[in-house]
Amino acid sequence: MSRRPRPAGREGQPARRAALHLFRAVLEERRTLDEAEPALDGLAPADRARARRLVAEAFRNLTRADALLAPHLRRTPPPAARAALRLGTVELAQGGAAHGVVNDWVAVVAGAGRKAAAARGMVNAVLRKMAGEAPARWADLPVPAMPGWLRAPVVAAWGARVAEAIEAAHAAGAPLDLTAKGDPDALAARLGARRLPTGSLRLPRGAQVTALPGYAEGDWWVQDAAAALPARALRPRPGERVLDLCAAPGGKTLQLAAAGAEVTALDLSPARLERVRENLARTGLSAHLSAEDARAHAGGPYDAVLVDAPCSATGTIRRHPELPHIRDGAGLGALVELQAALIDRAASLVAPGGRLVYCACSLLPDEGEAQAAAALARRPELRADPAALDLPGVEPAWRGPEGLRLRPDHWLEAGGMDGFFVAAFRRVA
Ligand SMILES: C[S@@+](CC[C@H](N)C(=O)[O-])C[C@H]1O[C@@H](n2cnc3c(N)ncnc32)[C@H](O)[C@@H]1O
Repeated sequence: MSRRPRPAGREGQPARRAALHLFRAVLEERRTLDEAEPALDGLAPADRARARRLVAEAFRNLTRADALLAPHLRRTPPPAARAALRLGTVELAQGGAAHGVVNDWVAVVAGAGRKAAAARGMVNAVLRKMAGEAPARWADLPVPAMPGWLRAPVVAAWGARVAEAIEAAHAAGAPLDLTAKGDPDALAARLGARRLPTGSLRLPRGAQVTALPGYAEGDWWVQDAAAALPARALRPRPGERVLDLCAAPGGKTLQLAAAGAEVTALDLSPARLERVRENLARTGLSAHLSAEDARAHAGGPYDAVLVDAPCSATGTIRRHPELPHIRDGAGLGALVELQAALIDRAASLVAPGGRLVYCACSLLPDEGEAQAAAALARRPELRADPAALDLPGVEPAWRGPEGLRLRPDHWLEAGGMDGFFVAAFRRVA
């Protein structure tokens, strides 16, 4: 059966309507884009991708949009109208065709409830002004700053210049990094990807993952270049018993299994562990999976244990630009306690002489450097193992006394990397 054609000039509307819904679900319910993504169920794949892109760009540039909008708003508009103004302004600033963008957002607002509909004249007038102003002024607006609760510890650790460079990296977004199951050079040639010095492959931002050669065959998986380093630091060998304590969605489990280790992968969340199962199936790799609280795991001893701890995820803002708008630093103390408990459990599960790697995708030293230093002070059986962090492509400047500090402003000209901290230990008794 053929579908009814959409009225001419309205092909962006389903994506924009869904984007409005998703944007509000994230901002008003403080859910991440991934958590709120079911709001896009039922959309055609292209509309879905477009809606998600619109929302991500709006969060990445929200302070810029608000700076442009503020002089034109006498009072705060109803939530749906305000969301449309912010989304529309970012679209216009980034080169969206004025006529279509303005008309579509006005139509979306008209259908978004009584209060929003009453504001459609204002939305029309303001977006028309934005169409003239936003593209010309965009580049001169300040790069969005990290929220104070995150900026302060970053400045304290590395200074204001580094904080600004990290903010520039957040604003630039992230390329697509892949980890090869087999030979990275052969895969780089096949995909036309750049091979990074650490062994990850890099493609430009926006590449469609499932359409790339080798996806269905499981020849690679998506994994940021920084996120690929902790499993390498664990140096898994064929046949070794290796425990991945916080495994889902499984990027590091795949690396450990691809190295030939006998992997046990735990995660507290059965739903997230399903993602590990799917990823193993797609790549033809295997691991023993268990949905349980790692703090109660009673297996082992293991030759090597990886703790990729739950954390603030502040290292992933390039990919998750909504985080600064939905988090306020509350709950950090509980996360730091959980991380310490996971390290303690891991230390008791690793065999004497075995290896332990702790990592967190965080920019906060409390979840990284301080956590590693406290582990050494607390656990006499652990010793730092700095040699484990001597990995190909890792630059000396990234090394600190407590471990490897990876930041979004590293390799900035090549597209940056996620923020991560990685520490390696050996159990001596
Ligand atoms: C940073 S993510 C792990 C990412 C994963 N290692 C990867 O590379 O794809 C942290 C994971 O820890 C899990 N988690 C949180 N608390 C846990 C606990 N007490 N025991 C086991 N897993 C836990 C979360 O469900 C989440 O999937």
